[in-house]
Amino acid sequence: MIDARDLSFAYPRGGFTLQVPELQVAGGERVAVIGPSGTGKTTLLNLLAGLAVPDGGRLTVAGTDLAGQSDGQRRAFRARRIGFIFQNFALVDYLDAFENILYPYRVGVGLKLDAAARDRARLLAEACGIADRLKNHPNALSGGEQQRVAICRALVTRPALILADEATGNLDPETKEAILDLLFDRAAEMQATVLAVTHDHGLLPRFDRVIDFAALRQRTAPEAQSVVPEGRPA
Ligand SMILES: Nc1ncnc2c1ncn2[C@@H]1O[C@H](COP(=O)(O)OP(=O)(O)OP(=O)(O)O)[C@@H](O)[C@H]1O
Repeated sequence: MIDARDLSFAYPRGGFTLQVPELQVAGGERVAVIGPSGTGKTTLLNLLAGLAVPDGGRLTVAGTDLAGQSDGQRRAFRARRIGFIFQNFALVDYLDAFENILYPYRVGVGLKLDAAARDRARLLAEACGIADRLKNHPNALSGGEQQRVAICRALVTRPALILADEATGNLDPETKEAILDLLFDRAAEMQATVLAVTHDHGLLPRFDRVIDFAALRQRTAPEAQSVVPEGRPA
């Protein structure tokens, strides 16, 4: 599902460089990524989603060679194959919750907004406990409700890969467990892969595998290379 080799990326304005010698994730795996703040976990998710373009290396996600795609091809790939739960939710202020859930259909090349998609959106909202909030705009939703809208939006297109950036960070412990159950149940149904960045170590036993980001990446600065171990974790 994910095959990355010698991946490198640097922000055009800013000194941060991410290097990932190797990352492989099998179809259907549920993988957690842990690691200190500011080390590039979100940057990696952006690369995997085709939101950022690698400067070097190979990157294949869901059978698509992302390094060799145009902007338009990456947009289409993202709409069809990726469900992204953003750390800051990234909801659209002028749309209500229902329209936000269906947002991928507004922008996704080749995605058809039909009755089945609307039904899926409603059922997901029900399962997430926000069915009575669907007319509210983001500014009239709590942080936890906004997060659940973002989760519904990531699932509604039935993606092959779900990328979650602190997807349950704003939820109380009970809701967190319920939402994770839902995420995993839906992923299993769709045979989707889940890659989730989390600082919540209590959730780690729920995943098939945990990747320690410090071990995965490698800094270019020689002094950093000596303190950051190379290679993949077991
Ligand atoms: N658009 C940008 N331009 C320049 N630098 C950036 C940009 N976005 C992020 N960075 C820098 O890249 C580094 C990695 O950021 P990233 O958000 O990927 O880290 P993270 O591990 O996800 O952090 P957290 O756990 O706090 O979410 C940080 O030093 C950040 O300041």
